[in-house]
Amino acid sequence: MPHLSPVRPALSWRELLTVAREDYTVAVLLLGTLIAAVWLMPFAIYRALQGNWWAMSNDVALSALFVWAGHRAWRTGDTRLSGWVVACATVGGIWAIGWAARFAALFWVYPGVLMLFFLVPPRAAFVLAALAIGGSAYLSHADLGGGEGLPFFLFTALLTALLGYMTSQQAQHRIARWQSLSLIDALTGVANRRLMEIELDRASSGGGSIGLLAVLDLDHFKSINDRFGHEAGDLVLRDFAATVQSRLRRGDRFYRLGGEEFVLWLPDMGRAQAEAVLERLREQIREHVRAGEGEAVTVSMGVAAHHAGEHWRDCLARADQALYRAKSAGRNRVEWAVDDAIERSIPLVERRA
Ligand SMILES: Nc1nc2c(ncn2[C@@H]2O[C@H](COP(=O)(O)OP(=O)(O)OP(=O)(O)O)[C@@H](O)[C@H]2O)c(=O)[nH]1
Repeated sequence: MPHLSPVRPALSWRELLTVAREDYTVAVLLLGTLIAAVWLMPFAIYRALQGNWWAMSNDVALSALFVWAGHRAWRTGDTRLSGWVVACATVGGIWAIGWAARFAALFWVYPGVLMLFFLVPPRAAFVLAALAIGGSAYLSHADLGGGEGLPFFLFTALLTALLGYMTSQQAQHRIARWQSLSLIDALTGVANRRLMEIELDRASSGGGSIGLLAVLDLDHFKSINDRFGHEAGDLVLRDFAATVQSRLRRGDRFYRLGGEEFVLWLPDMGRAQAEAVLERLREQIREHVRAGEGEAVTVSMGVAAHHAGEHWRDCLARADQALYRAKSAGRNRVEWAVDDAIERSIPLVERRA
């Protein structure tokens, strides 16, 4: 199930509806808010007028949780916590229905069980559904219409849960497949330009510095293709990508922009450390990546530190200019963006503070 990033500004109503069309967790959280507004809250008032304070408190508590979760998802874009809160509240609501032992209210079990599969991962949803159904059946078995009612209720509710499980499992599978087809480079297995744009847009939306961006470009790659063939060139690209990826820290990101051009994003590395890391990486590529009959492959890099408030594309353009200088200066080297070179001795973390 896709979850929105926890770091992005609140959406307008129009944007929220567009996201809800693409992300079913958002859609169900909005639906939960709507149910709270048009059904649960009016019922809470009705219960209060009847003097049924327990049912009123239950409806008010459920409404408050649904509205809080919907509002939080809208404000922060994080649907994970909201999804879990609404799923647990739904299980509690289904138990409360069983406890209140009102036969007609048991019809709520079916949409409640289905909702769980839109809110949390399929297996967790199935466990929650089984707990909800078991609990409400146990609490209300005396009101389920004698010997037939209980097995009928259990069977139909569990069948609903099974259908929910099958549907969400397949949806997840398709989403994962679609994401890997559209966001991962098929040749090298690293993230592609589109994923880079999504991640850098998201990271820079807060306005602060996102760290360092390095553009990596293999040297004389055309000549590798020309002399050893396109397939040998492909193999070099794969080896190069694997070599870089195996040396990244957690949190570092590596993307293929296209051709033999890649981008490395180092979000939290001090400048001095980055210099040492990139130099070592350049050296390791020369030592480990081979073309044709053992010819060493080299890489040139241009690096720029992202400044708070700067668009990441401008930072990438500065890194690209630095790469151009690295190529002009003979290749197989790391060059820093001109304005960064002045500040190179100051650790990035210090400048951010
Ligand atoms: N094998 C292979 N080659 C590719 C792929 N994508 C782009 N290329 C080739 O990469 C080559 C890039 O050549 P240039 O842009 O001239 O760069 P270069 O030869 O590395 O020269 P410098 O960057 O200046 O060192 C072109 O010949 C493209 O056809 C790919 O997926 N596989």
